[in-house]
Amino acid sequence: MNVRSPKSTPPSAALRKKSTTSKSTPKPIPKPTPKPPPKPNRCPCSPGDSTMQIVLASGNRGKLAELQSTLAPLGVELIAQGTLGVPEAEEPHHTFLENALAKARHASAHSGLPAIADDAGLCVDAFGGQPGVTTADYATRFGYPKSDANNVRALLEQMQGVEDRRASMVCTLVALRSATDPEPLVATGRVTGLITRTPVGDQGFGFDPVMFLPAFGKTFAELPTDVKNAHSHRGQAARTMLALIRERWLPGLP
Ligand SMILES: O=c1[nH]c(=O)c2ncn([C@@H]3O[C@H](COP(=O)(O)OP(=O)(O)OP(=O)(O)O)[C@@H](O)[C@H]3O)c2[nH]1
Ligand SMILES: [Mg+2]
Repeated sequence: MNVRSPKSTPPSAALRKKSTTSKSTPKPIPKPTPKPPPKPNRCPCSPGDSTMQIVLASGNRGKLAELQSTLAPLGVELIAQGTLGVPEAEEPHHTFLENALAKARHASAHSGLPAIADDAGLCVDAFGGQPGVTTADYATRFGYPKSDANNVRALLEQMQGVEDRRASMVCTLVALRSATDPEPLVATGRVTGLITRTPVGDQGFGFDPVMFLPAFGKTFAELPTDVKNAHSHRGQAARTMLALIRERWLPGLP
């Protein structure tokens, strides 16, 4: 709520005011400020709120930008967990689904808000689907510090001499109304491509410069963000999640 302290009138102004009144000039009648029409209640989770707020349970700036863009038509306020001081969650599980659920619970418990989490990863066919849920730390397995650039470097080194370059990027999104929500919303997306032999392109993040999409003849890192979003694993999952949230959390709204 905005509580404004009344402006204190400086003594000189107070004097001027007095002298004006003493001239018996008729005081203008102040116009009543029209009240804004009440906003529709958009949040079944906190009935008093007019605009639903959802915490995005991720510290990855690339993911946040893509999710905020694809989920924008929901008309809800999507707040990055970092802005609310939510610390990074543990991701100890063997599946994307369990890790996404853990991240969403964690962010919801810390913020008191509904949460959407994203667990993603690269599944390389020649490696039996690895690195999978451990994708973010891939480089550290080979002695490099954790970073996107080192992940790419480690992957290209590990794939030297590997002819089968097929790999998928997968994304699982989980949304919860509260940390104890018994009915999480779940959406998944998957895109298959070929791992290049050198990085190409400077858009996106993660493995985008080595994820070649035969349908485009380009890597994800060569595609503008809106084109990546329209075809990516995360874009697919986010559009499904958007529909689920509209249907289950915001019924009756356009
Ligand atoms: O080429 C890519 N295109 C993508 O679209 C993409 N999305 C995620 N990733 C990478 O896969 C791992 C996920 O790990 P992850 O789900 O644990 O995320 P994260 O740790 O970065 O953030 P958080 O959401 O957990 O806070 C991280 O290395 C990400 O960089 C991508 N790589
Ligand atoms: Mg992570």
